[in-house]
Amino acid sequence: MKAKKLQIISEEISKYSQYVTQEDIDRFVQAILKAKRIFVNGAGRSGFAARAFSNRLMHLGLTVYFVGEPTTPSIHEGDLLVIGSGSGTTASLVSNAKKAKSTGASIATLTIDPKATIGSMADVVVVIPGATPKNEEVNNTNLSQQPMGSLFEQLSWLTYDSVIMELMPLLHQTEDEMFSRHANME
Ligand SMILES: O=C([C@H](O)CO)[C@H](O)[C@H](O)COP(=O)(O)O
Repeated sequence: MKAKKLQIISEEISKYSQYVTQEDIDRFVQAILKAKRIFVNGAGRSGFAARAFSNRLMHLGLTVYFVGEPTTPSIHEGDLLVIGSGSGTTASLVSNAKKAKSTGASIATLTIDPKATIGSMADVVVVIPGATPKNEEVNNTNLSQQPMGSLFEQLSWLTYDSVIMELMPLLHQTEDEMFSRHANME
């Protein structure tokens, strides 16, 4: 017998992934290629997906930092801040976006609501379908049977993975080269 709730989730992902546009992904890929260094930021579950993305960017040989780590330096002009935020309103992320903007760094965001604070400040917006109680504008409880921002958080993880697949040939990176950079102390 099929696991019914799991089936619901996989059908939602299959349906809503079609609304993520290649144009948004292409603009995001170009912003990454242009950046001197990449800073990745996200909170809670959106942050877990963003953290996984930062790991793959490191595998590609790019200079990448996850915001909040003690080894993360200051951001400057020429750098890119990537923010994953379903609501686009999470306070610490808004604050970091403002800081990045004030230094002349660029911002790319994955978000449900491009009109929310973070989306409005971003140079590149990848719109991800979803709903969240953290933002009344996109608190559409009919969209997904899953609680809170789960659909966004899952789709953002998969979108990040698709961006890595776009970047691999552009950076002439094979899986073997990427794996050679994988942590050897884990
Ligand atoms: O963990 C989260 C929460 O459980 C909602 O599903 C969110 O990812 C976290 O609160 C960050 O929120 P957003 O910035 O709106 O993605």
